[in-house]
Amino acid sequence: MPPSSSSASNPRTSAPRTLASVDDHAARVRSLLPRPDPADVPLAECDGLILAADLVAKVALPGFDNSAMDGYAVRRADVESATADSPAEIPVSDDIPAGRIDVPPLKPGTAARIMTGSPVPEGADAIVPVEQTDAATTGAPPATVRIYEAPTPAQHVRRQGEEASAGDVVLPAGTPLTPSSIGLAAAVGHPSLPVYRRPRVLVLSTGSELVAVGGPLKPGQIYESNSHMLAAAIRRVGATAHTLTLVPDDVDSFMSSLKSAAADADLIITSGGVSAGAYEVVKDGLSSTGTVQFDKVGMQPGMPQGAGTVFGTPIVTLPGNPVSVYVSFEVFVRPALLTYMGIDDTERPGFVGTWTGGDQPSPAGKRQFLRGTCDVPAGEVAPIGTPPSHLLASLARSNCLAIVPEETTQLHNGDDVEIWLLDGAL
Ligand SMILES: Nc1nc2c(c(=O)[nH]1)N[C@H]1C(S)=C(S)[C@@H](COP(=O)(O)OP(=O)(O)OC[C@H]3O[C@@H](n4cnc5c(N)ncnc54)[C@H](O)[C@@H]3O)O[C@H]1N2
Ligand code: MOO
Repeated sequence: MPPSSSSASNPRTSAPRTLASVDDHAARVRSLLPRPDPADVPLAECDGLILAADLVAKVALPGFDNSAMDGYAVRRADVESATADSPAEIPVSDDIPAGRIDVPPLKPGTAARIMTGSPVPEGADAIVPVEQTDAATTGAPPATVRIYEAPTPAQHVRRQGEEASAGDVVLPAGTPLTPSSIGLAAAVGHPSLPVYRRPRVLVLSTGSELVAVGGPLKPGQIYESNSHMLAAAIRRVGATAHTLTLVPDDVDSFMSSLKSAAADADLIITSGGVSAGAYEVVKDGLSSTGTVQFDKVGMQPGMPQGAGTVFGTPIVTLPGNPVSVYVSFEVFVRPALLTYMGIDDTERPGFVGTWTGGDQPSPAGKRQFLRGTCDVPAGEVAPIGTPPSHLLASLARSNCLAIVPEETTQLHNGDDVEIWLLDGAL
């Protein structure tokens, strides 16, 4: 049921005074995961990570003058009169494949056959592409070559240091590493890079009603889905995810699962078992440690939350309802993981859009995260489904979250509303 619009006088939708603020809980979660010192990581594992120090070229780019074309290296003065009607014919004195390391200077009055990427011999000042000669493109080099067009100065010569000299900064600290920047790092001599490494996140789903997807379902059982959703969300951020699912609603087995897995995780996320029922395994198990704080947070969905440490490892306990899990991850966990990984701007791309979903109530004192579809060019947003937090199909069809502030109790068509664009929205 959506909350009533007359929230101020309705005890079911009035916020208890004990609600923690979304921002305070977000700050608590963030403080659990301080950014670690950078680590040196092999290039193969760097994609998506943040460069932690300026990338300084160990070698120039290009490293030496080299040819941009398969053809003939010449001294321009030897062939300056060449035309199609009156070609210049000169002896071929050398053959320079790529990788040759003993290239002698070009003898005056001769040409050297040269391949793309081969060192330009000293004395040569232009490359004539093979298409502007009478030579075949394959086989042994000819004794002489006819050149049909006079080259321009430095034609098809890629100059040493054209892009960078050794010692130059080629990428600043803070650059997100991409395939092309990883290629650049290799080209300038770095087999590994200083980065903020990926946090290892353990996802622990609890609930005796949960069955591994694909297995037979008995009455009262459902397929476990939160660990799949969370692991995908964690990997999208760039962290690594390990899942431990189907932990039964049994405090001892929950705590022993935590104990054996905690040392290998930088963060543990649990789903379920934190509200007000009789079998709240996460809350029951962790309350006695005294190191995890449980709160009702002023938000919908995602009200029951916990954060702290267990067996020395940070832990964030998310509510079990699928939409609550997702929204909680977005609001609390994603920014903390991104911060850990060296990213300062952790906000989702977004903007203030125009609400087109008609009258929409929102609970007083709670920040509401509505699932919606956003027409980005028009800047308009409409809801998908209704607010309750079990509506996973609506969530899966949405491309944005619309955020209704704590003090707003009604949205109307035309109202401004903050939008976070989710993956795939653009
Ligand atoms: N008396 C009260 N009842 C509830 C309150 C409250 O304040 N007082 N809060 C409600 C809110 S809000 C939420 S959110 C939920 C959170 O409950 P839990 O975190 O204890 O989660 P569970 O009870 O274990 O599960 C809730 C719901 O989600 C399903 N679930 C759980 N885990 C998974 C999973 N891994 N995959 C798929 N689905 C899962 C579970 O079957 C339940 O339907 O509490 C309200 N109640
Ligand atoms: O806060 Mo719960 O997450 O609304 O369903």
